[in-house]
Amino acid sequence: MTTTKYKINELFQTIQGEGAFTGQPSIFIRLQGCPVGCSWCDTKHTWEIDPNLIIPSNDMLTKKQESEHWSHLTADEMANIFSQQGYKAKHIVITGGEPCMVDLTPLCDTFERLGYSCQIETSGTFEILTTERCWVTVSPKINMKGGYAILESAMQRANEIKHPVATEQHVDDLKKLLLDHNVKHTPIYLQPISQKQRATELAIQTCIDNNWRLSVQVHKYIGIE
Ligand SMILES: C[S@@+](CC[C@H](N)C(=O)[O-])C[C@H]1O[C@@H](n2cnc3c(N)ncnc32)[C@H](O)[C@@H]1O
Ligand SMILES: Nc1nc2[nH]cc(C(=O)O)c2c(=O)[nH]1
Ligand code: SF4
Ligand SMILES: [Mg+2]
Repeated sequence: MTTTKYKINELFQTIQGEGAFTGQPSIFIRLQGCPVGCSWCDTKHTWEIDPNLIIPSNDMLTKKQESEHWSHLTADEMANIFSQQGYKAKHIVITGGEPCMVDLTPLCDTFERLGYSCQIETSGTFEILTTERCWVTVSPKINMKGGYAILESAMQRANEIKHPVATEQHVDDLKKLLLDHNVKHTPIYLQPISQKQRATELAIQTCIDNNWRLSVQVHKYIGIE
């Protein structure tokens, strides 16, 4: 049992729509707070941590629309919510916001002891503190306005690298990053930004040219969370 409390924006069960685990029934834990500031971010409602927008843990269950409200929850409280809700998925995706602003070890450790597998979605701009078994998806944010650098330790810990792309510059940035950090064997996914047609065409061609993989945010095409 751990008493660590996490700032939670959303808890929901769905199908993982991105990267290596695409198609996997998953419970999402979305943390509040991110300072990185990607202009095309699809979860801007998680950026600010406004103490005036804190809500009771019970209200998490009835929160159906995206909002900036958040709740303070321990891993055990989350596990109780999942069983109350009758969630069946055995894979947990911890995302945000930027989840690695805090130590995720107690959270992942609790869920792994309960028989779940865990995955983190992170920008690689903060030290990744988690269990050894946890799957880490690093989605490096290069030259973002926040000026956050991608950590060498994050590049080495990544089980997969999932890079959002819309322009040739994004592809060039990724190639330089992989060279700078001597990344050779980690699976690389390109994810078209905001389902734009040109971004998708660029991602397809670049994947073919480099033997990388395509990640198309399946959930957005089939209209699930
Ligand atoms: C919202 S972020 C949260 C986790 C973490 N802050 C990160 O950036 O990895 C989750 C994933 O969505 C991707 N993403 C965010 N906005 C997107 C967009 N408009 N189009 C494609 N991917 C996007 C991110 O790159 C990341 O892989
Ligand atoms: N279905 C689904 N898959 C996802 N994979 C990564 C997501 C995220 O927002 O981090 C996400 C999400 O929001 N929904
Ligand atoms: S790092 Fe992630 S959550 Fe933060 S702004 Fe970028 S995409 Fe959004
Ligand atoms: Mg999302």
